Amino acid sequence: MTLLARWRQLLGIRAEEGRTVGLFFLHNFLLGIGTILVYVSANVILLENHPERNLPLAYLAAAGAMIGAGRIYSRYEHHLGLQRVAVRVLLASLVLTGVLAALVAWGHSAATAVAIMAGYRVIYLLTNLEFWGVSAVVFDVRQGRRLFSVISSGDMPAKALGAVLAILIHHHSDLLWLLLTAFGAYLGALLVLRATGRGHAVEVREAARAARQQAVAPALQRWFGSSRLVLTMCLGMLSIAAVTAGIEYSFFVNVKHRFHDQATVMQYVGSVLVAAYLLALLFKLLFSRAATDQVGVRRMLVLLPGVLAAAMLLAVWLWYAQADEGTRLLYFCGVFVTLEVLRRAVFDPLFLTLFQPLSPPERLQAHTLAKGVYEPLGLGLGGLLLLGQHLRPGLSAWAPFVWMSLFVALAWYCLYRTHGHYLAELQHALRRRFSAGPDTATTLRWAAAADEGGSADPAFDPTNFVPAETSQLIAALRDKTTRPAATQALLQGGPAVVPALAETLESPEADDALVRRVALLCARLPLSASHQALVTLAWQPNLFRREAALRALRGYTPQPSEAPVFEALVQEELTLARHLLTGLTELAPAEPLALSLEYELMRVQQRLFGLLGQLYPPQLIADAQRGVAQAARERQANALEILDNLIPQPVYQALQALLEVAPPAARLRTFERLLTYDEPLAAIVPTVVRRGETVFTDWTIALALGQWQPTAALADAAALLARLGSSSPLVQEAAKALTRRVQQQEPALFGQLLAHQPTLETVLMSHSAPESRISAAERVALLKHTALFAATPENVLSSIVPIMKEVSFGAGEQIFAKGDLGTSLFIVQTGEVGIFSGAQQLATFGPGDFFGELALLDAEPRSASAVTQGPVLAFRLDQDDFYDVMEERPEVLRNILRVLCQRLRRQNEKSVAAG
Ligand SMILES: Nc1ncnc2c1ncn2[C@@H]1O[C@@H]2COP(=O)(O)O[C@H]2[C@H]1O
Repeated sequence: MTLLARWRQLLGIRAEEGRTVGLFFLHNFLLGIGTILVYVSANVILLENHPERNLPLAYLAAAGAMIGAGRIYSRYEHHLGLQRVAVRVLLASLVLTGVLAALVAWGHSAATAVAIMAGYRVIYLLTNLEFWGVSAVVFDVRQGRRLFSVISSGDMPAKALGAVLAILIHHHSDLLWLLLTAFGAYLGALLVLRATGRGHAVEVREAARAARQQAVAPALQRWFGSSRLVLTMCLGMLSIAAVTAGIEYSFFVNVKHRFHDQATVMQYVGSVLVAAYLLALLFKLLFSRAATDQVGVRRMLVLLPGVLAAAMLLAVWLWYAQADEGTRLLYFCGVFVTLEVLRRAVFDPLFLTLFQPLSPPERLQAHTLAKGVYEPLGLGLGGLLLLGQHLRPGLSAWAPFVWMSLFVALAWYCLYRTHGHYLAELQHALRRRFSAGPDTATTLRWAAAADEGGSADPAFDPTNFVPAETSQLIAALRDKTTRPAATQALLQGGPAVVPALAETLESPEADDALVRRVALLCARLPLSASHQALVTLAWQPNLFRREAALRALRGYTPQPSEAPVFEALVQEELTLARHLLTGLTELAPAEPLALSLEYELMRVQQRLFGLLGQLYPPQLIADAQRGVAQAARERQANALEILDNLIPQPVYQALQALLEVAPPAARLRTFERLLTYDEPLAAIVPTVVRRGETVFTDWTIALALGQWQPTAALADAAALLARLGSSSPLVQEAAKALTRRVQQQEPALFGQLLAHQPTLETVLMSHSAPESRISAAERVALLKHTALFAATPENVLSSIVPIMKEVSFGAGEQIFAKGDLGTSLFIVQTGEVGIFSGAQQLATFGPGDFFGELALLDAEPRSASAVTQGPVLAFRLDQDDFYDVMEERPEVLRNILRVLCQRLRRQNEKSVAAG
């Protein structure tokens, strides 16, 4: 690993982000140099001009000027677009610095000092808004959390440098030089901004969102917008700004009292600032990110008010103990440094992250509101109260601590509330505009099925329900003609049918499809017994059954008493994930088995979400699950952020490793940190073959069988026999091929296997007659090559194999005629089929093409005739089966639509060309 890569890893920067982060760091560094030099110049003049009175005045003037500048900024931000506003802000900073330089050259009166201080604050505000505005649209919430502390540390070395200059410079002629250097720094920042603009779209895109469920009261929306997050953050920042003014003032005034000589004052203040900025830099770079990850956003938010509250209590004690001047100065110095470090290293990056879930325009508005209105307002309030104190000289130096304590309490309350609002915003950002939620969808499907009931089969009259028929009713769920009536009858049975349903769920004989149906039925009977039956189902070692249980459990509220069951299952899933990842590291990335194991990992991930939905608020988990599946980076990031705030860190890290697009070895490292094993893990191929259909999909098992080298062990013979007897044609086929290979190439081994399992040979022979010309594996390959299923993984396609009906036609044979009734779709395996409307040939379809989809979709008569052009081998898919597939795999319907559009366009082009 190169030094640069190591450094990047330490700071949590990904390789592709390196350049952008570098540019932002440099930009902030230059801005930092500029602002600190202006700040030093302002302080030099202010501290020699009666700071006790002028500092509060400067705060008040600065607050007014900042609010004005903030308003102008937000107007332009709205009309000009971010990139142009950013450029203008830097140009304005250049002009303002020029004006300040003129003021310094002109004289050093108190008014000049106040004006310079206000000017500094305005420059600081504008550059801040510009910098964070640009970063807030370039980075998403997750990147923000990782990188904001790094990019924002750019101004820390700059500030430390400025503070060193403050120690060295006491002459006014030097101040002009400082301001000229600041001018140069702003110019540099402008150039860096242009470079950033070339690499990124620095613009704000409007994203449509539904109205908030919990918005700010209408009367307050004018002042804070509709988000409660913005409201509490703004008030929190106002309070902290007021306290900061109080502490900065107390610190400066105490220094001034202690050292009367101007040079010593500047040296002292300068040294404290250097220490504060260097500490903040170190803290930001090394601990900020780790602290947010470990401690969590909730606790980080109250850290600053918490520390300030402790400082207030210490002040009470010092006042009570009548501390001397030296101790007091030490105290103010300590509080000042701590506050600066915490504000810059913890609060500022966090503040930015918290606004990331807002839509981009709202985010910028909120930002301008917080920094350009409420923070200056806090400063102004602080200034006012300090001025009041100055006008009543009898008051103790500790007097400001009374109102500061009140502001600390307000900040605590607001920031404490902020975390809840932050989660609500994340959820709001993830919510679909017209989301009906998964449970409603399931319920609707079932309701539709139940509505169809009654007429399908007179044998099951739901009004005439007798409990003794329960087992028959359950059996009737298998057949699609009797299913609707049986469903309705079972639902009407209520508690009386639950024991029989539970028994079916536990029965090893019931097939997976029946278990799925019964599980969904249980979900529609909201009784504790049916809930219990589903929890027991989730606990079964068959993972397909667990998936069915978790899907059915989605509608139930998590029960604390069941948490240990689901927690144990989470651990089990993580163990399987680790095993799969270990297996993946042994395979080439594009190898079919590797791709298949990735699919198994995806199943683990989905089950984990299902389990988490039983442990934490189900709606939040469901939103997060939808969000992580989204292509949009911003939504994904919001979803991860929700999870990070909701679930325990180890589970979160494991889930993130599963979701990441990184080499298996990198993902495995996370799991190795989280889970430890006493024994080495078995190789993946034998594991897949041994655990078989209860854990893995048919496709994975068939691929593993293709690579497996059985040993003479009893377990291997049993596994082989079990796979030969599989109900899946694909697995059976692969097991047979393997057994034959062993029989022919390794007769000794075959003999040993036979000794363990004497029935092996009979099972092998019993399936020897080929039932169809095309093997299950070839069928999967055919499906994969059709436009319809190109995006569907083989693991899913293998479950379509059993519903594919092989059909063959002679040359010139009509498959169906225009106007026929029929609801099947055909996929050509070999040969060609012509589509005719009368004598006109509309199209010709060859291997991999499909036709007949129109009647399948709308159940109207065939729109054209299909006639073979030579011998044809094809597969027929019937409507009911195909609808099941479409329901589970949305991409199949999307692909049908895509192909239909292509056909329509081609037809239009032909019509235009013809006439
Ligand atoms: N213009 C066309 N271009 C391509 N295929 C067509 C066209 N018209 C009809 N078909 C196919 O022919 C099939 C006839 O039966 P369906 O109406 O079920 O579905 C139809 C389509 O699959």
